[in-house]
Amino acid sequence: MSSSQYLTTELRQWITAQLHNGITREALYQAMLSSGWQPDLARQALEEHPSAEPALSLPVVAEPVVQPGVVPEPDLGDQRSVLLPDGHRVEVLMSLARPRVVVFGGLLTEEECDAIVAAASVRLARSETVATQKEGSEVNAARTSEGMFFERAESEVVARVEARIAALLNWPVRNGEGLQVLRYRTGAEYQPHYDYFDPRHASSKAILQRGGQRVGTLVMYLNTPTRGGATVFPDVKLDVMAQKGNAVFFSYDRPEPGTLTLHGGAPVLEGEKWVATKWLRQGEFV
Ligand SMILES: O=C(O)CCC(=O)C(=O)O
Ligand SMILES: [Fe+2]
Repeated sequence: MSSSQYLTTELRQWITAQLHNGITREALYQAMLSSGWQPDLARQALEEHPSAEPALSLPVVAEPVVQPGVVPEPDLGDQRSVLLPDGHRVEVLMSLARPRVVVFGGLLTEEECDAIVAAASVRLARSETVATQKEGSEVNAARTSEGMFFERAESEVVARVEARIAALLNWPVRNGEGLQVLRYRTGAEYQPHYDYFDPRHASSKAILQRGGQRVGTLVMYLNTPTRGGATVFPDVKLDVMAQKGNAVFFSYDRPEPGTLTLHGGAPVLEGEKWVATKWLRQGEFV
């Protein structure tokens, strides 16, 4: 760019669009410098754009800051039975210390459940599990559901639910994997397993590079199966019944059975079961 730089309307619109798309001011400033902007002018241009509007009209919830060794956790300290993470009413139905398990009522509305099922149903494929002998994933008889993953913030409803989960569990949206949706037909199940990645497995190394360990899981029930399909915790003989809109949360501060977070989806005995799972990583999931 020449030394006689000035701010045109087009340039102003470009800056507005970048900020609107979530580019940070610092990143934008660096990009402007590397494409030849004079530092003073770049700074002046950014100062003229004081507020970056979010791309989606979501409630503005501050992103939590994560400390090492800390796991996702709802604010239950003052014994409230109703939480309002993003203005939506979430009931606290049960809280267990070891393993750390919290059951929520009404985390999702009926409409949110139905919208997620409708969007997922056209994209289902047989579920796989992390391969134990090779890299990647494989079909496994212990997991007879069908599933799919949404991208983070893929749609308005997905983004709204992710913002609610982040505020509820005090964990940044960016540390969450994309929502996974599973459908279990009658007879299908997910045998007991841990959600953390076994550091001894060959495939874990690459997985752990994308945001570190999983430290928490939220399983949201998108329908109510007629019979069966509870989320079970065999170590403590706890069964959480699948009820549309409700959710079970559990956390694990280390990738070890001592966390007592062995859990599974019991066989569906009658009807179908649909869940959406949000896994939370230690760091930013990329
Ligand atoms: O279906 C369930 O109840 C459990 C699902 C689960 O364990 C998972 O998605 O990791
Ligand atoms: Fe699981």
